Amino acid sequence: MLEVESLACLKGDRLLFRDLAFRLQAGGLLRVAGPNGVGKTSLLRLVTGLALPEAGEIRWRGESIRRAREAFHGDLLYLGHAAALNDLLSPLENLRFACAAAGDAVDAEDCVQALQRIGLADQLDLPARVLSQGQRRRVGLARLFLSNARPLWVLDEPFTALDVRAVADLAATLSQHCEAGGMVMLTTHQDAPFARPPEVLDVGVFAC
Ligand SMILES: Nc1ncnc2c1ncn2[C@@H]1O[C@H](COP(=O)(O)OP(=O)(O)OP(=O)(O)O)[C@@H](O)[C@H]1O
Repeated sequence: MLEVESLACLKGDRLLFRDLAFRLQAGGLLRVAGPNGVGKTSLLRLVTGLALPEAGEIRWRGESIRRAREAFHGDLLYLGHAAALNDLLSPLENLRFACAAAGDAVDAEDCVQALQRIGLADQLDLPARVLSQGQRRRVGLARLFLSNARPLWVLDEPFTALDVRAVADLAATLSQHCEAGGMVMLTTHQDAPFARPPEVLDVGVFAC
C-alpha cells in the first residue's frame, strides 16, 4: 500500500499545497485532478521520490520511501509527461535502453512484442525524430507491457497525444493492471473509459 500523510510541496518560495493525504491500496486507480499549475506533476515527483517534500511522509509497504528507497524503486514504474527519447535511436533501441536503465531484464523479442502491442509494428526501426507525437508517447507507454512485475505505476498525462483507439486500449491496460492487484496513480485532463471509475484526488483542495 502507498500511504501519503500531511504532504507539503514548496516550489521556489511558494507553497503549492499542504496537508495532502491519501492511500492507494492494491487494485486502486487514482486520478490526480486539478487545474493547470496546481501541483499535480509536483505531487507525482514527490511520490516517486524524485523530489523531497517540504513536510509530510510517504510510505510504501509501511516503510518510508526515503529509508526503503531501493525496494520502492524496484516496485515502481514512473512515466513522466514528456517522452524522454533519443531522437537518433529507433523505438526498439529507445525501449531497450529505457528498460536496461531501469534494471529490467527484458530481451529484444519482448521489446518488439511490446512495441507491436502498442501499435508501432511499422515504426520499429525508424529514428525517433521522425515519429509523430502520439507515436513518441507510445514508445514510452510500451514499457507498461514489460512492467507487470512492478505493482505501482505512476503516470503523468499518459493519454496526451493518443488517438481515441489508443486511449481506449491504454485505459484497458491500466484497468487490467489494477484488476491483477496492481496500483495506478495518474494525471490526466481527459476522461478515459476505465473499467471502473477511478478515485479522484483533487490537489486544489489542498492548495495554499
Ligand atoms: N521556482 C518556482 N517558484 C515559484 N513557483 C514555481 C517554481 N517552479 C514551479 N513553480 C510553480 O509550481 C507549479 C508546478 O506545477 P505542476 O507542473 O506541478 O502543475 P500541474 O498541476 O501538473 O500543471 P499542468 O496541469 O499544467 O500540468 C506551477 O504553478 C509553477 O508555476
